[in-house]
This record gives sequence, C-alpha cells and structure tokens, in this order.
Amino acid sequence: MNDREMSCNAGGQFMDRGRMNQNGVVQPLLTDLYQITMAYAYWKSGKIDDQAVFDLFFRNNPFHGEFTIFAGLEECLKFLDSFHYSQSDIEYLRQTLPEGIENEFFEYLGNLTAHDVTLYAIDEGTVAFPRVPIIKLEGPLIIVQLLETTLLTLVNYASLMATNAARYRMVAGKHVKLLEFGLRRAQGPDGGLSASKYSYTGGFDGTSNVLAGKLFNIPVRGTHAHAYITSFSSIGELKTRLLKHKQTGVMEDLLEHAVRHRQMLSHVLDVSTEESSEGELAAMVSYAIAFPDGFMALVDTYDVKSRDTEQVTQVLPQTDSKQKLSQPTMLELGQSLATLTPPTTPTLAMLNGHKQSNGQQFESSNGHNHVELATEPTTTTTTTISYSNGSAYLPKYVEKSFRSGLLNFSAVALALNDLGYHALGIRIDSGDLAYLSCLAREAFEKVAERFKVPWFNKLTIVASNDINEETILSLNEQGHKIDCFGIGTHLVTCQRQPALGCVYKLVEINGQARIKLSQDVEKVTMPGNKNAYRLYSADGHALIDLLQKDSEHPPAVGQKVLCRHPFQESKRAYVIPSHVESLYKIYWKSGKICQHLPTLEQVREKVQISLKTLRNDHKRTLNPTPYKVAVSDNLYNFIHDLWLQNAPIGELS
Ligand SMILES: Nc1ncnc2c1ncn2[C@@H]1O[C@H](COP(=O)(O)OP(=O)(O)OP(=O)(O)O)[C@@H](O)[C@H]1O
Ligand SMILES: O=P(O)(O)OC[C@H]1O[C@H](OP(=O)(O)OP(=O)(O)O)[C@H](O)[C@@H]1O
Ligand SMILES: O=C(O)c1cccnc1
Ligand SMILES: [Mg+2]
Repeated sequence: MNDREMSCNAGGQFMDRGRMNQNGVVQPLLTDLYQITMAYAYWKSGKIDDQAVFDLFFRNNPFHGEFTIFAGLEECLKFLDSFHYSQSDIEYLRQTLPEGIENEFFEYLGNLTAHDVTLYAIDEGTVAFPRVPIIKLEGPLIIVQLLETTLLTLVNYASLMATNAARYRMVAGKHVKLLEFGLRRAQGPDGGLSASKYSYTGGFDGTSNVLAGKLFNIPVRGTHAHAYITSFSSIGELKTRLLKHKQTGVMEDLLEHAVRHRQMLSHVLDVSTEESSEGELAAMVSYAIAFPDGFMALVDTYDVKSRDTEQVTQVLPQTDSKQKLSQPTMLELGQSLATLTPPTTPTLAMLNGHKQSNGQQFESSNGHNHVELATEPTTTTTTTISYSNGSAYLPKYVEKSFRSGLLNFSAVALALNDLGYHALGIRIDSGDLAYLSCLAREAFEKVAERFKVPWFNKLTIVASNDINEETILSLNEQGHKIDCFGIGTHLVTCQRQPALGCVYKLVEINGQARIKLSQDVEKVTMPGNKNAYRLYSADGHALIDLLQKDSEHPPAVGQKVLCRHPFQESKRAYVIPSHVESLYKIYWKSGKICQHLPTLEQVREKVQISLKTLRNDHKRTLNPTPYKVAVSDNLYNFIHDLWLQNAPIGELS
C-alpha cells in the first residue's frame, strides 16, 4: 500500500485494491451497542461455549417486485476474515460500557476472532426469495451474535441496490447503456461507493464515480456539466482554435471548420445561426480540442422547451424575454462587435461575414458565407416528429435552444470529421426526452445523408434528468432514440423503497431449534438448521424454493416432492424436479474463505444468468406473480409442533 492509500485507509475508507478492497469503515465496532452488551451478558451467564445457528433473510421483496438479487457476500467474508477488536477498540469499550464489567470480558473480546464460525450462503448475484435464508451462520453464540448488525448493513443496501439496478436494466433492455451518475445525491460517501459498485453488479455499464472505478475496476464514464458550456459566452474567449489533423498531423483551425459547417447546417437542420448560442459553440469547440476522439456534448444548456402536440406555427418576437436572458441574439453580438476597433477577438458574425442590423458588414476570413441577421420577429418552423411506435407529433414550439445545441454540436462534429476524428454524441438533460431524442436522431440522419457521413447516424444520445424505472417504461411506450441513460438520484437512493428488510434470527442453540412467534404469521421464524433447494422445471425455469430440515435427504431429480406452504395447511403441491440446485455453499470455515470468490464482473454476469431462470411473469413490473417458497412436509410438521409447544395456552375465566 502506498502512502496515499494508507492515509485513505486511515481515514476510514477503502483499503487498497491489492489487498481485499475491504471498506475500512467495516470493523467490529460498526455495530449496535446491544450486540456488545448482550455479548457480556451471554459471557457472564456462562454461555461461552453455546453453539448457535442464525439465519439471515428478508420477508418481502423490494419495489413491489417478486425477486431480490443477493449481493454483499464478499464484503461479509472479508469482515469475518478481519474480525478482531484492536487495543483502541477495547479501550473505547472499557470507557463506554457501564461500570463494573469484568476485566476478563475485555480480555475475551481482545482474543475473539470469527475462526470458529461457519458461514453458508447462496452465491452472490443469485435471485433470492422471502424467507429463504441467504446466509446461515453456525458457531459460538457470542461471536455469531456479534456479527448481526454488520452483516445486515453489508447485505441490505447491497442487495437492494443490485435489485434496483437489475430492474432498471430489465426495463431499459439489454441494448441500452446504463450509467450510474448518483454520487452527488447518494446517502453519503460510503452510500455513493456502494451504489456504484452494486449498480454495476445489477447490470449497469459504468459509473461516473472515479474512486469506485479505481477500487472496484468498474468502467468510469461521463460527459460534461452545463457549467462548461456556460463558462464561455463568446468565441472571443477561445484561447486556442487549433487542432492537429489526426492523420496528417497538420494544425488546423477547428473553429473555422465548425463555423463553415454551421452555416451549411443551418439550412439542413432548419435552424438559423441567430437562434444558436455563440458561447455554446465556443465551449463545444474547446471541448472538442481537449477530447477530439471522445467528443460528447451537452446540448440543452439554453433552456429546452417541452413538446406540444398542437399543430400551430408560433411567432416569437425577437424581444422574447426568456430568449434574451438565456441566449444573446446575434443582433446583440453584432452590436457589441461594432465597438471593437480593431477586432482582435472575432465573433461569429465576423467569421460568418454577418451583416449587422445597422447595415455594417463583416467579412468572414475566407470572404464568403454572407448571412443577413434577422431583424424581424423570428418565425419558428413546425416540424413533424415520427416515433418508432408509429405516432407523430407536431410540436408547437420548436426547441430553439436545444436546436442551438444540436446545430453547434453537429457543426463541431463535422469540423472534427474534417480533421479525421469521430465525435461520440450528445447528452440531453431536460425537457421531453422521448421527443428530443427523436428530434436529435432525425437531425443526425439528415446530416449523415447531406454531408456523406454515415457514422452520424450512429451518434450516441445520452439522456439524464431524474430518470426512474417508470420514466424508462414510459419512454419505451412513447418510442425514443436514446442509446444511454445516465441515472443518479432515484437509482442510488432507491426511491421506491429505501431499505431492504433483511433480518438475522436465532434458529437453533446447542442443537435445539428455536422459534420466534408473532401475531403476524409472516414474522414467525423458520426454526432449526435448514437446507435450501431450488427445483427447476424441464424448460430450465425455477419452479419453487424448498426448505428442509438439515437432516433430510435432498430432493432428487425425477422424484415427487411434497412442497408445502409454511403456514397454510391446505396449500401444497407435488413437484417432480428436472433439476435440483442445492442453494448453500460453505463460504467460510475454520478461519478461511472456502470458495473461489468471483470477480465483480462474474457476479454481474451471474445476476443476468440467474434472472433468466425466472419466468417472465415473476419479473414483470405490474402485479408480478409471486414465486413459491415452500417447506418439506417434515419441516412443516416440525414448525407447527414447535409452534404449539411454544404458544402459551390461554385460560378463560
Ligand atoms: N417523454 C417523457 N415521458 C415521461 N417522462 C419524461 C419524458 N421526458 C422527460 N421526462 C421526465 O420528466 C421529468 C421532467 O422534469 P422537470 O419537470 O423538472 O423538467 P425539466 O425538463 O427538468 O425542466 P427544467 O430544466 O426547466 O427544470 C423528469 O423526471 C424526466 O425524467
Ligand atoms: O437527475 P439524476 O438522475 O440525479 O442524474 C444526475 C444529474 O446530475 C446532474 O445534474 P446536476 O446535479 O448538475 O443538477 P440538476 O439536477 O439541476 O440537473 C446531471 O445533469 C443529471 O441531471
Ligand atoms: O458525466 C456526466 O454526464 C454526469 C456525471 C454526474 C452527474 N451527472 C452527469
Ligand atoms: Mg438534472
């Protein structure tokens, strides 16, 4: 570990990649106080050698769905591996716990490790269902109890996030790229890092979070912010306009190329150059010079309007206050130019040879491309947009500023093309994303045809702005031309359900099954040490998850198994499985991780493979069919006998 990584770790963050990627915040004191006070009470009451079994499971799937993706296992194993109270931890506990705690207890804690614990789990990235433990722990009661809160915090958010991401992936379809942009809105820095990691697990393609990229080897991706565009207000601010031709190596004036194309494009795209922002063009040119091979531009800086389906042609007076505020008109630019003698910082009016409204004429550097400035009210053009679902909309109000972005982007992209580079695409961050993406794609197609640049058809359209699962579904219904969604807030905060309710329950102690009763049948625990199996149909779909007592023989392929609802006597079914999957593997035993741990990439693949085994009706967004979780006949009888034994018999008087 180098110094920076050491100090990063000392600051409570992640340890270096070479080691185990363990988040330094994850340590034995990252727990609830009651685990430690219980540990003392267990210790004091002579329960040091008691052996316990705990189940970690959830009772309901999140997001009104019928599946959950299990994630966070690797972090749990690393936690067990490093479980140890440091001297300073012990010192802190001495000062913090109530007085009178015996010294020997602190000595006991100081020597405590997770080496006597055995951890069984289903594979990380697998779909999981309510009441089927995703992790099962066996070992000394005190230590296994002490692990509760930390394991829950490691599994709950990870699984919630991976599930959320998997749901976004399902609605977006496999061909659309999904980028996680949530760090700024996440629940703190650690929430942000976990969100990046587990959204990748769930099926996202990359993140804007650079540290997550470094720590977890996730692709980092991004565009640029509005600030970059608004930091330029005129082309005079361009410090350099030169870019080396990719093939010839000759320095050329990119701005000049862009201005020339802009002039021609204004006819093709039906946007007058006066409608577009000069500052925006300058920003795009400078960004393209910085990233000629990765030019991706935000095109909506100057106020995007929503579409309106009414068919009208609207007249916008030149003095439209919003337009004036957000975008200097060419007239204003021209006027300010007139005061420059001699002009050392040319404006577009000069490069274009614009004639000013007061009659002044500016020659472009090559002496042509004369364009009249509009002095009359501007008439917007009515454009029909066709959607892939066959509908067509006639926008009332042409997105002047979006079209400014589109015009400027296309001009710079063609300029880059002159110099041997291919631009990547655009990002739209406001307005009607379906409509604007169609408008943009249509524009690109026109440019591709007119300028003989077929790759323009393939430019990437990124959309962002408060996107959630429902937005994507709705955009799909409307038809859109978006290639990539950048999703932040709603993804990382799990808008629809902010927490997964995994719990950790004692199910056996010293070989005796324990049951926790509740008025709410849902909350009655499944007692005893159990095994879990997934039974598959001949077509490869998962049919049912079956819990059995660990002493029972596993279900066998081709043999009839009676599967019972754990609490409703009349609900039962025979299943003849075509394939039986034993869900648990021993992941930790005798102080060692016992399985080869998959890479994040492999876990990500596992998610998709596992989801494929689920029938579509379990995965649909609206009213999905619940997946069945059953118990064996043996376990059913055992639960209900124990229930009766433990339920007090009331007395009527
Ligand atoms: N075609 C569409 N169908 C459904 N939802 C959409 C569509 N286009 C955009 N949205 C969503 O609608 C919301 C629009 O947000 P909002 O009303 O704040 O507008 P905005 O474009 O961000 O406006 P402004 O930039 O002026 O704040 C966003 O959540 C966005 O994801
Ligand atoms: O909308 P989200 O899903 O959270 O995606 C991330 C957002 O973060 C950026 O906005 P920014 O923070 O600059 O502010 P904004 O919300 O005003 O666009 C970006 O332009 C996205 O809109
Ligand atoms: O790279 C981007 O476009 C980005 C990153 C974070 C948030 N919003 C956008
Ligand atoms: Mg936004």
